[in-house]
Amino acid sequence: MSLPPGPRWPASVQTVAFVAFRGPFSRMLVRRYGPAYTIRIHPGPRTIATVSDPEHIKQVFAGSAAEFHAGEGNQVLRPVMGDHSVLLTDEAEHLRARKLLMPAFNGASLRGYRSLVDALAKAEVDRWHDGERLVTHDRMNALTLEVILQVVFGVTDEDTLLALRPRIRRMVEIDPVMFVGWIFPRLRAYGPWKRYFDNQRQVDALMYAEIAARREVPDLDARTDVLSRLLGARAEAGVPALTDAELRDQLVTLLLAGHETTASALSWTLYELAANPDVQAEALRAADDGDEAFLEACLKEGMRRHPVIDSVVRRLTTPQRIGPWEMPAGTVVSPSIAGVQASQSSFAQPRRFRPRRFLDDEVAPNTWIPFGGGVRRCIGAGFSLMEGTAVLKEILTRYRVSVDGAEVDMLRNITHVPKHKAVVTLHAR
Ligand code: HEM
Repeated sequence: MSLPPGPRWPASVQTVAFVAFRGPFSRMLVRRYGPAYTIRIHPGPRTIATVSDPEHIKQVFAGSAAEFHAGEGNQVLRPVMGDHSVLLTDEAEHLRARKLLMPAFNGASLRGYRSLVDALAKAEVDRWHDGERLVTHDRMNALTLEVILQVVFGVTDEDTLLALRPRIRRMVEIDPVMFVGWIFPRLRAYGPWKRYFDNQRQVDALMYAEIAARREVPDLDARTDVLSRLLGARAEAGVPALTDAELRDQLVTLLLAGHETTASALSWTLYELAANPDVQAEALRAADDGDEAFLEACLKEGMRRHPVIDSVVRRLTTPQRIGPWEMPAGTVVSPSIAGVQASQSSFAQPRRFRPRRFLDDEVAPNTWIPFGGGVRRCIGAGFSLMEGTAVLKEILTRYRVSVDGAEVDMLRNITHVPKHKAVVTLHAR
């Protein structure tokens, strides 16, 4: 058995470095050991082998769902997303959840959501004005939360939305201190951890009330939101319908997975357009001409330059040969999104913001992987690209943007966000 090289420090020291100083720790590991390295972190301790070579990433994504467990690797999300979450389950349970969820995110469904996204984007941009310093990340967070709430729940009474909005926002506000409470359950009886999990219980109560109310509506089959679709999904091809507890876990998963991620991708993209006036000029023309392929390429390049999620994980249930290594069962192998997307061998001039690379067929397989890959690839990938393109189009047909200060990447809970909220100045067109 063999693994990529890594530090020999005690697992407790590596855990602190990983939780509290993830960015600098990862950069130090790449400098010292190269693009593939191994660390050991608690609980467990688990052995995590990071890989960044497209060939090694391909091997991981092509691996069988029974031998490469993503759900087991994502366990840190369990206290919030729940035991049944599609992100946390494996094999038969995962397959069933995924089968039931997928129709809500296929091409036809996405086209159905577009007018809702357009209307919400317009309502948001209607509130902006010429010369405004736009705190992009705050505005994108508000917009993407509204979009995902309405896509997931559909038309529901305003009181439910009013109660859910601040509580869902609270759920995704997780700093490193809060994260420790996810890992060590005993802390949840105290202080900020208790308040966090009290808030979560309130979200759960609202969800169960909404599920119960929706079961009773007479026009369930005519509704196109995710909750109604899931309730309406009859046991087909031996796939039993979801219970209330399963529904709660999938809904929370979608709300959390689909909100901050898209907001961060959009914020970075708008910031990069502001910082690259030549590319912005092309994007403004594309918005005017309805050239959505270029706007989508901008979003893809934004996600490449600034990956929202820096890596994905698979826990090996059997020994696996990956690249030159014979990894033992139990190893968590982690394709590095940040690593491969910043690599010179994958992308010419990787630090440049150049959306055209996505239109000129320059992007090789397994090098652009912001949504992960294989049987666990993000369910909402198409949705977030559709949403992001619609939002960019609404903004750029009405405003040009210029930068308002420097911006850097920061890890906030599980997602990477622009540290200074990607502030830009708006100029009416
Ligand atoms: C820019 C936006 C987004 C990014 C960067 C992103 C990224 C990711 C990544 C990296 C994974 C893990 C994939 C893997 O393990 O190979 C994932 C999984 C997932 N995402 Fe997203 N995501 C985004 C938006 C969304 C949206 C809008 C939704 C739903 C509305 C969503 C729902 C999910 C779900 C349910 C999974 C679990 C899939 C499974 O395990 O089978 N995501 N996402």
